[in-house]
Amino acid sequence: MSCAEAIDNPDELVTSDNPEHPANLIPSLCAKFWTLGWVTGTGGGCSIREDDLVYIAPSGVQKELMKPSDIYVLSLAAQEPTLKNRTYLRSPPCYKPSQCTPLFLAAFTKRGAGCCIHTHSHWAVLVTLILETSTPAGGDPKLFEINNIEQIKGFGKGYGKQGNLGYHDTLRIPVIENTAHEEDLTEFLEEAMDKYPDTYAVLVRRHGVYVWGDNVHKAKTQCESLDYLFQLAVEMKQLGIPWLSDIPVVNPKRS
Ligand SMILES: CSC[C@@H](O)[C@@H](O)C(=O)COP(=O)(O)O
Ligand SMILES: [Zn+2]
Repeated sequence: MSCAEAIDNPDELVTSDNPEHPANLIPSLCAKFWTLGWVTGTGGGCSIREDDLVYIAPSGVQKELMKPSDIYVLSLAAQEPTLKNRTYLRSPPCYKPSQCTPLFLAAFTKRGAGCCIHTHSHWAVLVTLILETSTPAGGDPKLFEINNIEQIKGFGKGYGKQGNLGYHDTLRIPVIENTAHEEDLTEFLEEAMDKYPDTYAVLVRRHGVYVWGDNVHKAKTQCESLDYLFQLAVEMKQLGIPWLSDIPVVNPKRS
């Protein structure tokens, strides 16, 4: 089915037997994320881009109970960048699109991402609170940094770069301040992307985190790795263990 045929019948854009179709995948992913505490109480969400088409959840709904027929679809090429009013190829009745839409679009347009996940994970929020309240002198409360932890290898090296970070690399995630309205975060998220072009995530103080990836698999596994690291970081802090450490690089010769 071509896009033009689907526009004659917009519901075709969200109708498929394929579980990997974005309109099926967003509800099934959000149901999994809900069990992790990432999208409870309507907060958080997920958006997927396939070529020019972007699939978006409605605003204010229980994200774990969404159906494919609840999903919005827009064409990236058809959006007017300077206008806040977006046009949709397909809109479900009785809803508004997610307030996270401009932030998801930033990941798609500025980083070519195929999927962007927003969580309200406690661990993400706690990391931003620890940075806010107890960053040591000389540290930066607007940057989460951790190294010498195996799970860091779950992240790509950066936009347009091949391969993943190594065990001894330092993972850096910028932190932006929360705003009263979600869409007002967009300019600060874009600023953080410009300042840290290799980052795949931006923390939002006292709110949560946005994580993206080239495709759904990468966005999901990077979000899982990050949540693991945030939880570890909170527990390390409780034990008085620093997030950054100097560990000698050991390269045992392979025989
Ligand atoms: C619990 S309300 C949370 C919202 O304000 C927002 O932060 C959020 O993550 C979800 O927005 P939504 O418009 O429902 O997709
Ligand atoms: Zn949110």
